[in-house]
Amino acid sequence: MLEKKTTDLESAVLVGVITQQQKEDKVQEYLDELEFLTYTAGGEVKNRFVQRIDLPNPKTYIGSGKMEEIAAYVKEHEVGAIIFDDELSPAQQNNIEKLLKIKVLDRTGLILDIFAQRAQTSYARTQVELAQYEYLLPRLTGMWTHLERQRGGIGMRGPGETEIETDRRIVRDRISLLKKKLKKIDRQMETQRGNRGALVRVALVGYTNVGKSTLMNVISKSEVFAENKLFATLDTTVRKVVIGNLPFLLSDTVGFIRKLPTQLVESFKSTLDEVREADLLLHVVDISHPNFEEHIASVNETLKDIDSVQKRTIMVFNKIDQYEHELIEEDDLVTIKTGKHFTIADWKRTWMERLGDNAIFISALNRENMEEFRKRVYNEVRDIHVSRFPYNNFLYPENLDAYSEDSN
Ligand SMILES: Nc1nc2c(ncn2[C@@H]2O[C@H](COP(=O)(O)OP(=O)(O)OP(=O)(O)O)[C@@H](O)[C@H]2O)c(=O)[nH]1
Ligand SMILES: [Mg+2]
Repeated sequence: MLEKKTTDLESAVLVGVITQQQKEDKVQEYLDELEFLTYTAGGEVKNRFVQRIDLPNPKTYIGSGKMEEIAAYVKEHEVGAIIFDDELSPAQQNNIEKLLKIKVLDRTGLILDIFAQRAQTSYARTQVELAQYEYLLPRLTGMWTHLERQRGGIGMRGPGETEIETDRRIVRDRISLLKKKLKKIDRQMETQRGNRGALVRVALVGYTNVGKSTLMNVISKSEVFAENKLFATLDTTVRKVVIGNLPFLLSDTVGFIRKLPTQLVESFKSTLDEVREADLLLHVVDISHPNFEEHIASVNETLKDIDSVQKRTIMVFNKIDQYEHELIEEDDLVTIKTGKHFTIADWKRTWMERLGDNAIFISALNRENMEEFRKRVYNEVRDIHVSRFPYNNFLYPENLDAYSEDSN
């Protein structure tokens, strides 16, 4: 019963809700992301359902009318799973499963599934497994009910309860075992980090799929796995990078996402230690994404969770090659200029007003503006290094241009 199964998502329908706080166009954008997540998990989205609700229905999250509409659709078409953009309570998940008789997932479950598929090292696998069991624990009752249906309910309740208790105990034991295992690996990793000595530490952070690994590959000439799917990177990679003749450590780590499941933040805490212990953050943003400003806010939320929001940070706006803006015709006097009409130059002006030279615009893919980027990182790393080792001052010129020939 506790065997982990990879979810078969071949065809799925998505559900989102419109609320006071969540307007219709936002819901569609969120569902776009959920569709991308589904695709990353290996699924294909057949249809989307959206409902306007004031309060979620405690039994089925959405209202009964919408539920009937979905049930009719599911009956007509081959649908393997229904995926909700919001977190369902274990009871809701269970009720909906009973009604539709297909797999019911929420956003958290889907993200956990992707993490499970993508975890490569035993460290990442242990972290994901821990998160999965923590997600599973309150849902065990539901899983039992599911069995009850197969076996025919009457008379099963007594032994059922005991079995739930047994399962809970197994899961709890497993959780504490995994926690112990992680602690042991953590101690080893801490020692490793400690051995790295006095080098300045720089961490790439950002929303998933913004180009962190691509940028890492460009600066460190290494080969880190990058692809156009979410959560390509789960483990942290650390490379020694030299700009001019100044060496520092650069780490690439797991991408963040809106409403990152708390179980995952918890169990990935030690992966995120690399971020927590960094001297400088490079916050990479995909400026070609229509929601990039919201992505920045989500990333800052997660940084807050790991006490890293106050760190020195350079905002790196990536994918300028792919950026497109909407035009306002010259004779159009009605349309008000908003973010989507901004050119890259407009965005530069806005962000530089806010952050000065802590905002940089590049294309990691086309290597655009990489010189400026490297100079900026050099200056910042040098500054940190020199403040730590003032007697090293003479080693590194104040300006990268001082190097007649770049060694990197
Ligand atoms: N057009 C364009 N695409 C880019 C650029 N940088 C990266 N990409 C693409 O964006 C996709 C994601 O890149 P990754 O480097 O894997 O992104 P990541 O931030 O490491 O993603 P996760 O590890 O999944 O969080 C890949 O398809 C890259 O080729 C860029 O400057 N311009
Ligand atoms: Mg990556």
